[in-house]
Amino acid sequence: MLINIEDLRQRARRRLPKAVFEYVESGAEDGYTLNANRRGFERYLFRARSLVDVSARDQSTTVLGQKLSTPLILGPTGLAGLLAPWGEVLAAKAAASRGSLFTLSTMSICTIEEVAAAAPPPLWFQLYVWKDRGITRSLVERARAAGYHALCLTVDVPEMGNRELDRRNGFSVPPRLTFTNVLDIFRHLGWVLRMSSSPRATFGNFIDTGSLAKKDAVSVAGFTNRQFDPSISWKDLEWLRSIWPGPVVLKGISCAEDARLAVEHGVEALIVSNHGGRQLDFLPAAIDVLPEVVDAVQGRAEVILDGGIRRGSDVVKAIALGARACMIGRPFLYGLAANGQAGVELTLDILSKEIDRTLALIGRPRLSELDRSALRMDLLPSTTEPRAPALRVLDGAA
Ligand SMILES: Cc1cc2nc3c(=O)[nH]c(=O)nc-3n(C[C@H](O)[C@H](O)[C@H](O)COP(=O)(O)O)c2cc1C
Ligand SMILES: CC(C)CC(=O)C(=O)O
Repeated sequence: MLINIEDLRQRARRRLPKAVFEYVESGAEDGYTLNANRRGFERYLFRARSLVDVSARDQSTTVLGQKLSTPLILGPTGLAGLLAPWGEVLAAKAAASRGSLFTLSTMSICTIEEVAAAAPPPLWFQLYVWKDRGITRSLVERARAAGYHALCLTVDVPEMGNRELDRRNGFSVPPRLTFTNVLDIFRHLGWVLRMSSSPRATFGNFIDTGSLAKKDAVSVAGFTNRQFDPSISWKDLEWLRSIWPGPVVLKGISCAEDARLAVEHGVEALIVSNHGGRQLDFLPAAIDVLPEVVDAVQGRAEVILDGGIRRGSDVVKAIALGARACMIGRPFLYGLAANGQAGVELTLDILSKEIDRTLALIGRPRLSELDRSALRMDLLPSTTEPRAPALRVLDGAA
């Protein structure tokens, strides 16, 4: 039975080859931040009010002026098209069907144009800045021409995080059959058959740019470290503005100083995120950074929380702490691997039903009624201990 996000995770785990599942699941190094993202939500308990009329509930909101039926955004996830053929297209359609919003990663299997042609708006495009600024400019121009609403610049990957499981698995793009994975691949022939209808098994946006070797498989870290520009800094925002007329969102803000700089540079929204624990290990839980960022921003930009959402109650807590909406990564990837578009729709349905129920049970029927008084933070110790290294998370221990 698929009734919560963990059920979808287990289904995804069974359906995917080990290396693909572990690419999705793992975090950087010791998995402190990966675990903290989940454990962080445990620090915030509810203050529920009783005898409130909660018969009419409403979790709709707006993000950058666009109406969403639920405060959930599908975050950018590279290589989602390895989990299901046309994965990014399916996820974008699922988001539209549930009144959510899809963000296409620069590093997707499906291209900017394929997703825009198949899925109704609103869509955001996530940008990694290439050393070759000609390629970067062309990505931005393609997103603009295809009608994407916002540009989401990810700022926490000057260098790929140290994902040891990907290294041990020899995870490559396109995936390769090797001596060590051959048995596992044969155990997942269903995936092999499904993927045979995929448009390709590599980064769709780069097949014609010359940056992707035509026949060789590349490691994700090797390829991105060669191509991403580690010199990008605040002054590049001006350049981006000159080629992108729409709203700019910064993804990967993890302290008040950067939040203030983002506002001073006029960004319309920022995403408190540690990249789902995949980049710098020993960053705090995203939810623990949120109050500091919300206080620094003082309403001058919209603040979105990303990382560790697995329950609707997590979303309610984030909104009570000042987030406008939440981004999810792995939860919708589990749904995608479990059952394609319907699986992503189920992810959104599960979370939005949980949000709805939580709003009823705490006596705050509308998102606009949430503030910090809906939470208690005084009943638990103020630190989150790492409960287990990244591998234990994979074994379902956390
Ligand atoms: C498989 C995978 C691929 C990702 N690829 C990208 C990416 O291309 N660009 C990006 O900005 N973030 C990427 N992220 C990070 C997500 O956008 C998001 O920050 C993170 O997954 C949130 O944590 P959660 O998985 O606990 O929801 C990726 C995450 C995963 C799990
Ligand atoms: C393909 C990767 C560069 C996508 C990414 O950002 C990630 O795996 O976290």
